[in-house]
Amino acid sequence: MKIIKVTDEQAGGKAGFEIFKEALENGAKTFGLATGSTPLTTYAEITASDLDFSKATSINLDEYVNLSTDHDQSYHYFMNENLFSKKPFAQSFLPDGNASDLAATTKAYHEIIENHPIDLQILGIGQNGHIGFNEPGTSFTANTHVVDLTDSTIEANSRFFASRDDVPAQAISMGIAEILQSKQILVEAFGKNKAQAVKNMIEGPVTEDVPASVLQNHDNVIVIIDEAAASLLA
Ligand SMILES: N[C@@H]1[C@@H](O)[C@H](O)[C@@H](COP(=O)(O)O)O[C@@H]1O
Repeated sequence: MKIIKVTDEQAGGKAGFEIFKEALENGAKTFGLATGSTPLTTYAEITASDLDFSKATSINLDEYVNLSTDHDQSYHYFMNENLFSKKPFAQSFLPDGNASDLAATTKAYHEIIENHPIDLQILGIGQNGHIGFNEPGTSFTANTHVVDLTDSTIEANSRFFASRDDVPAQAISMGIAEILQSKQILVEAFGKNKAQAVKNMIEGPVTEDVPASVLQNHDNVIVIIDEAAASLLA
């Protein structure tokens, strides 16, 4: 793993932007995208730039189950608001959390990923070490699947909803096997509440108890962290 330490989230956004720019210049066609607060500074740098994604494909990591795509906490809404409305891609895929047949939709999503190999995947990390919505205990061989969210993730994400009860209990997530197929992976983490997860990801044993630790097995991972998120590293 290549570790880039930055002073803060703003600097992290600029560093993340450079990775996207370089990938695009090197011919990347498919970008794996993430939601959450972490990639926002990178997306802001991208939208303010003249980078052109109009011939590129995007594939998002995850989406809640049973949340309308126009709900302001749906990941469809998030991506449109923070990136696609300002920086359109030729085509953008997100899991359909409102599909009547979730098994069929996860299978179809796997095929989309197979047909559009991801050149650069951006990831945030959950406080419990989850990536996408792959919670601790998820098999490293999993493809796109339906996830029961853990209490800690529901709690962490409840800050964005009117109440804890409004947070969906399930999500569809790209699987760890698919994430690992990306040619390059960029992980960003900012703030003290990510410090333990960052330490476990980089220095801990590779274990399904810490999904992000599997990234130690990938040969092209860049980690951008601020001082607070790096504070527990040896
Ligand atoms: N599914 C998302 C993840 O993709 C994200 O990385 C994580 C951290 O979110 P944040 O960046 O807001 O800290 O939370 C959510 O559960």
